[in-house]
Amino acid sequence: MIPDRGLTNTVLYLDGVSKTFDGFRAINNLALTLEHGEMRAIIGPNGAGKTTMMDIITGKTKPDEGDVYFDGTTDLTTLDEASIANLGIGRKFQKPTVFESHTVADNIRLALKDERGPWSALFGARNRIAPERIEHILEIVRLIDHHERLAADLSHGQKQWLEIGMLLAQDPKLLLVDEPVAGMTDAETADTARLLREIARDHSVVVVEHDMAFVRDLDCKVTVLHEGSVLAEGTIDAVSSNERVIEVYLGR
Ligand SMILES: Nc1ncnc2c1ncn2[C@@H]1O[C@H](COP(=O)(O)OP(=O)(O)OP(=O)(O)O)[C@@H](O)[C@H]1O
Repeated sequence: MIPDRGLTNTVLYLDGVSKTFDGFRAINNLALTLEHGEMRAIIGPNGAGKTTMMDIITGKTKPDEGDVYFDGTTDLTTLDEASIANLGIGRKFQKPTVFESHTVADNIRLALKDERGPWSALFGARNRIAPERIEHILEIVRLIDHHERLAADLSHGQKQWLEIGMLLAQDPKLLLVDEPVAGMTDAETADTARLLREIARDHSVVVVEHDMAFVRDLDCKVTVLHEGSVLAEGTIDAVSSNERVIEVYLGR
């Protein structure tokens, strides 16, 4: 069913979404709406359903029931993973997967969407991709001073940023970012919050994260998942003083 509410401004719309694995309800009547240009942090204890929710959005997992719409009217439940990625939904998994034996700049170059059609590769046009575009992305992800280094030589945090840059190269409308600061130093974590805030100026972003100081730094609306549903939603101050949220976190 096409949602009939005023959804023209939503980049993501989930309603009544459920998914059961072997009798266990990982996602339970989940509702979530993300506006164009919004950044949202998703938190919740282990097993709350965060990864499954991302899997449903990207088409890796099909929900048993419920509505999942992208950009107002595109029904994601009918599409496969590749089609969903082509719509402009980019996902970054927790573990960085960069091309270690290539330079930082080449990693971005390889990820850039070739907008000139299949013939350009044949005639070597890929090598002439605007260097400003690569530089711009490297500036956003704070790697401009490292562009000729091998990706293998970057720190763990820098590899995460490079992968975020590779996502940006695909020019996605919506970025899904899974636990980006796990294993980062405090300085890298603070820089990652700045970098994502910058990216959120012209992209919609969903960040799943456990690190509360980082989530506070993201300075965006927070959704707390618990047992596959939304337990609370609001500012980090509002959700962290919410009695039910405190119970769920302290009860574990
Ligand atoms: N393919 C699957 N088969 C069976 N159970 C699954 C599957 N995927 C997820 N689950 C179960 O669904 C529940 C939700 O898992 P999910 O990974 O979505 O939670 P999460 O909030 O991402 O947790 P974490 O913070 O630990 O990553 C868990 O109890 C998990 O064991």
